[in-house]
Amino acid sequence: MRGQSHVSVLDEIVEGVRADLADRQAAAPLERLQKAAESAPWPRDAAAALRRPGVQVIAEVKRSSPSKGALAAITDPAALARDYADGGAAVVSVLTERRRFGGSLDDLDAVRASVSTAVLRKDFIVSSYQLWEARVHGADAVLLIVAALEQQALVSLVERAHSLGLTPLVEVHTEDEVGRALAAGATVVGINARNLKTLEVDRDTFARLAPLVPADRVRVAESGVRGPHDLLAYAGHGADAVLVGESLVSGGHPRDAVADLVTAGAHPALRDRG
Ligand SMILES: O=C(O)c1ccccc1NCC(=O)[C@H](O)[C@H](O)COP(=O)(O)O
Repeated sequence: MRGQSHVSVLDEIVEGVRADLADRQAAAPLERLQKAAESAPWPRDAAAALRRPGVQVIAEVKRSSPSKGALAAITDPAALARDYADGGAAVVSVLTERRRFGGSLDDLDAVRASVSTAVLRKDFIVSSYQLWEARVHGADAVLLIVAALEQQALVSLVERAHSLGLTPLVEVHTEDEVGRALAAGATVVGINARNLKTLEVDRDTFARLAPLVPADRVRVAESGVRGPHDLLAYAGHGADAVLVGESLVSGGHPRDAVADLVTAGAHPALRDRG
């Protein structure tokens, strides 16, 4: 309606993230994180893990979401992460956003301590402070959502992530955002089928946008993977990896569900792609 400002779900999430971030910054100054980072191990190469032949699986620890509400009572994120790793996941994604996803940095700590696979901090990152947190809490990769960031902020967060040894997974949902991600130097590009402003999932988004991402970049298909058939459909359009949350946490057999995806992604026709 004219004169009314429209606040999207993404805007609301980011507002809450900024408020929580201000509390953490007040409790722990950046210098303390920087000091702690000096003794933290150097991150694993998450991009290399995703570049392995076939279609790799990023398996997500996801308790709830704005689109679906409560998904699973994950009381032991470390055990879930071990199931994912045993099933063959290349990367374990941990949603650390508290208000809408029920996550925390404690989850990241628990997962980091339980698996040797690469770990992604999945959050709504708006400040380099969150990159230092990711580094100190053992993440190897971080999500940067283009729709949540001005271009200058995106560029500087990509650079800062690289300088900290973190692989930035740069998420897009539109043609324009692909251009912005590439201009910012993204080497791992996540194409999210979910529109974070309306929450609609359109799996055709990947087919439309993937050709705009050069083949030397890692192309990750995010959201809407219900099983191997969706992985294979994304693979048919050039996905190097899929990021899966809901179907893994709500299906009851996370290890088997990941293993089924990994088996599909390791099909010789996919492993032998150029
Ligand atoms: O999942 C949501 O409802 C959501 C809403 C607003 C912002 C982000 C949201 N999800 C983050 C993700 O992109 C997914 O957790 C991830 O791609 C896995 O998706 P799925 O397998 O469909 O759970």
